[in-house]
Amino acid sequence: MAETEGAHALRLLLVHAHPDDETIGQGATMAKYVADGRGVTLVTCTAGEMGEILVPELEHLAADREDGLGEHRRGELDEAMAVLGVTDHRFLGGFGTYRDSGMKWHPDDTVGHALPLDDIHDNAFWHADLTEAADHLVPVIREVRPQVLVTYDQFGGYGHPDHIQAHRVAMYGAMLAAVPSYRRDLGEAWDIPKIYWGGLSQGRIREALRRMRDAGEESPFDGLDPDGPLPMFVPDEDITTEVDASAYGERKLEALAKHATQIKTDGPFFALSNNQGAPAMGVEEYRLVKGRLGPLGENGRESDLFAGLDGVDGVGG
Ligand SMILES: CC(=O)N[C@H]1[C@@H](O[C@@H]2[C@H](O)[C@H](O)[C@@H](O)[C@H](O)[C@H]2O)O[C@H](CO)[C@@H](O)[C@@H]1O
Ligand SMILES: [Zn+2]
Repeated sequence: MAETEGAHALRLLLVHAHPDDETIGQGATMAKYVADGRGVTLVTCTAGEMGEILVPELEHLAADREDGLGEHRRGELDEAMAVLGVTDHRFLGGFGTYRDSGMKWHPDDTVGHALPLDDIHDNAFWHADLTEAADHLVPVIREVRPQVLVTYDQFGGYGHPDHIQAHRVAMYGAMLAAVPSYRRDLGEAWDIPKIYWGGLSQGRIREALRRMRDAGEESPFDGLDPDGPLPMFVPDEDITTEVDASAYGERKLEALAKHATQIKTDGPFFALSNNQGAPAMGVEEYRLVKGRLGPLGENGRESDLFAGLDGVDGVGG
C-alpha cells in the first residue's frame, strides 16, 4: 500500500514501465534523494507479467503456466524499494490495470523498436488509450506536486513497447496536469518545473565495455563493439545532468538483486558493476527536456535534478 508522502519541500516523481526499470535507471539517485530528505514517488505502469524468469524454482509462475509473475515481481519491487528507502510507489491505475505487453523485435527495421507478441492481452499497456492512461497519472501529479519528473526518452531507452508507452503517458500526463481547466475533478493543476529523460551515454558505456574487454570479462551487452557506433545509447553531448550518487552504488546493487527473476547477480551485468566498482554504478545520467538547468560543474553538466528551481513554488527561498 503506497504511503502518502509527508510534507517534503522537494519532490521527485519517476514513471517507469516494469518493476526493475527504476532501480536499473535511477536506483542510486532515488536512494540519495531519500537520504537527503526529499520526497520520492515511483509510478510503475505494469507488473512485468511477461518477463523472463531467471530463478528456476519460480518458472511455474510464467505467463503461459500459472501467470503469477506479476504478483511475484510486485514483491520484488517492494523489497527493492525498501532497500532504497522509497516508501511511495504505486501502479498506474492500481495493480493489474495495465499488463506487461511482452516484447519481440520487429523484423522490419523501419519500425525500429520491439513490438509485443501477437496474442497479447486486452489490457496490454501497449494498447492502452493514451488519455485514459494519462488520466491515471494526472491525479498523482496533482497530489504529489513534484518539482522533478523522470521518465524514458521517446524510444523508451532501448525500444521496449512498454517503455515507449510509459514515456508517452508521462509526458502527456505532465502536460494535462498543468492545465487548470483540464479535469478539475482530478485535482488542482500542477506544472512540473523540470522534466528529465534517463539515459546512458555512449562515452560511459564505451569506457565500461573497453574495461571489461581488456579484463577479459563477458560483456552484458551481446555483440556491442566498444570501438564501434553505439546508436542505442545517448550521445555524450545530449547528457545535461550527471547525478553522482556513488555513495549509494552498493545500495543500488542490493536493490537490483531483489529483482531476482530479472537480473542475475552472477551475470555479466554485475560483472560490469564489479569491474567498474559499485561507486561507478551510482553515477546516473539524465537529459533535461523541460525547465532551466542549474549551475554546471567542471564536466559541463548539472549535478542535481533539483538545481535551478529557486523561487519555483514549493522550494524554499
Ligand atoms: C529491463 C526491462 O525492461 N526488462 C523487461 C524486458 O525483459 C527482457 C525480455 O524478457 C526479453 O525476452 C529477454 O530476452 C531480455 O533478457 C529481458 O531483459 O521485457 C519483459 C517482457 O516485456 C519485461 O517483463 C521486463 O521487465
Ligand atoms: Zn522495462
